[in-house]
Amino acid sequence: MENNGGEAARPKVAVVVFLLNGNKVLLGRRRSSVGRNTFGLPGGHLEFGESFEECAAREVKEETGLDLDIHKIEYLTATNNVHSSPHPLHIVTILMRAIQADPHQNPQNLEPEKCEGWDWYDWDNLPRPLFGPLETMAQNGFNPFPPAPHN
Ligand SMILES: Nc1ncnc2c1ncn2[C@H]1C[C@H](O)[C@@H](COP(=O)(O)OP(=O)(O)OP(=O)(O)O)O1
Ligand SMILES: [Mg+2]
Repeated sequence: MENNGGEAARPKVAVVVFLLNGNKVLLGRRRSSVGRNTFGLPGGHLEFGESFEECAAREVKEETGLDLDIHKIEYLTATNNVHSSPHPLHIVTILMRAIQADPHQNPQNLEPEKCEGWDWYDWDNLPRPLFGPLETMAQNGFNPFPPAPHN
């Protein structure tokens, strides 16, 4: 595969966040070309020199206005996805978890060109269609919530 500049295309790195609030997770319907109209997580591309946690906090702040405690953002897993439409894209996605610090702080739709709006959804009653790679994870039984503590 080639980029327009004639150089070989390379994979990109994205960081997305399962932001949890009780038994709910924050999702928004995408307006971006990749996965348009599907429900996806807040997040975006890793910038040069950033840690996963820094990228997660920055993207959540830019897209929703919510402040995450950088020390409480955890790595969960990674996926490797090759999309052919709307254009060739190979993306390695790092999936992080954060717990909503102030349950009364509401997400704002700060990048309305990229998203229709943010809302909290029950993991057991997710909105559809989900962004493809997220649907695959859900169907495989992935659950972003921390295990219940043993007594
Ligand atoms: N569950 C998911 N929800 C949303 N995006 C996901 C998910 N899994 C993987 N991604 C990928 C698809 C996107 O190509 C990639 C980057 O996120 P996206 O929201 O499209 O970028 P962005 O426009 O916010 O980033 P930037 O502003 O850094 O370019 O993350
Ligand atoms: Mg984004």
